[in-house]
Amino acid sequence: MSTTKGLEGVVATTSSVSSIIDGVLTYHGYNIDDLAEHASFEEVIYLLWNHRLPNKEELTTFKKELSEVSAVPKEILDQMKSYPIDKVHPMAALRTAVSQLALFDEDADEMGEEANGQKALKLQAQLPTIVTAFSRIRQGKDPVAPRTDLGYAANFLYMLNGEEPDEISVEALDKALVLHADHELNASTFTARVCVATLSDMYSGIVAAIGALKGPLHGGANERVMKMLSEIGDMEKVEPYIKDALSRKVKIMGFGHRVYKNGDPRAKHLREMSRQLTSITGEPKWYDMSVKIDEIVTNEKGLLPNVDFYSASVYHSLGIEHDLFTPIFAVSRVSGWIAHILEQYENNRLIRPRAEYTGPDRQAWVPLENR
Ligand SMILES: CC(=O)SCCNC(=O)CCNC(=O)[C@H](O)C(C)(C)COP(=O)(O)OP(=O)(O)OC[C@H]1O[C@@H](n2cnc3c(N)ncnc32)[C@H](O)[C@@H]1OP(=O)(O)O
Ligand SMILES: O=C([O-])CC(=O)C(=O)O
Repeated sequence: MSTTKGLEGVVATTSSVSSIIDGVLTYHGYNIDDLAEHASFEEVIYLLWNHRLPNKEELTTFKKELSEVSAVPKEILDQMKSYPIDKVHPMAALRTAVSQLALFDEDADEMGEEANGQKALKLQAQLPTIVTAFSRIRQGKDPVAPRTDLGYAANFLYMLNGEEPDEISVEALDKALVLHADHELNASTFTARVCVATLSDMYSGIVAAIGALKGPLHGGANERVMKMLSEIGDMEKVEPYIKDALSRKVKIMGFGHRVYKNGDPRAKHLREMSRQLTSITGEPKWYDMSVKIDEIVTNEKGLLPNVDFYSASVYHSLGIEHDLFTPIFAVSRVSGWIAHILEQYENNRLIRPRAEYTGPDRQAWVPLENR
């Protein structure tokens, strides 16, 4: 048996949801650059789930269907108030609350197309309600109920802040959601597929995926990028901080990628958004420092920024608390997880690879009293 550490380069499944070929990312054949420029997040969700773009009428219906199921059972919101609120990371809260959603869905284990379609809608619509409710509850505020007349991104910001967001913020968040929606067989998507390949339910797959996304080598990197930027504090300190970290072999969050070796095509969009938004907020230093870090890490290590790097200063500029960055990633990526889960169900086989055994051989049994 031969092994590949971290399954690098191993093709573990076929998929028509998204592709990374020669460094170009597409969602069902549509280039991410076109989608970032033209598509709304709801259009992208529809594309990922239905393998085609919606027409006007289909998009209107889809938005309505999403908004109709966006409220979260009151019991779950009440239980959130009993979480040890000042110690709990919002990703842990999200993981727990999504697991609880299954308890309040009598069709949680129903596997038919109709039932899975309903679960997909509920999960997509309710993750933002959970994330924003948790943020408000820990500030001692009441959760804000979703509005049916607002789009997905606008509703997120509305539920977060309790007031209608401005157009620039809505457009920026919408584009960030488009850019994060799917990414072939990344760690959290693979986790979701492994989970549901046992014919477990969609909620279980999403809970497993949230757990995988939370890690700092995956979605958790965006929060840590902002932590690094805050620690550095200003331009003069960038060079000594980064060079010292590199000399100690500390990983710089938001750089490097398992698949992209010539750059992540999503990063340039987020970089430009960071430039624009930090200038609007009057805090261009976050962009300037990010660019400087980018230059140093690229020159010193040949590593390029991934999707998590510039998204940090983008979300910061939108006034979002730093530990909500990864939950926002989940709010977007749940669309991709669901698309992959549905695809896995359609052509399922249990995912069960092998391990090359490296432990001791032929050990003689030693009775307890002799150990
Ligand atoms: C949405 C996403 O998940 S995007 C990724 C988000 N994660 C991050 O930004 C965390 C920082 N980056 C990393 O840890 C890695 O680049 C990963 C996890 C993304 C990819 O990991 P792998 O493909 O396993 O690369 P690996 O960790 O083996 O790195 C290869 C070499 O580059 C170095 N390296 C990789 N990333 C970085 C980094 N960000 N900073 C410094 N050095 C790095 C490694 O230390 C290693 O060096 P070595 O050969 O001297 O030991
Ligand atoms: O694909 C990966 O390994 C990580 C990534 O960029 C993503 O999930 O968006």
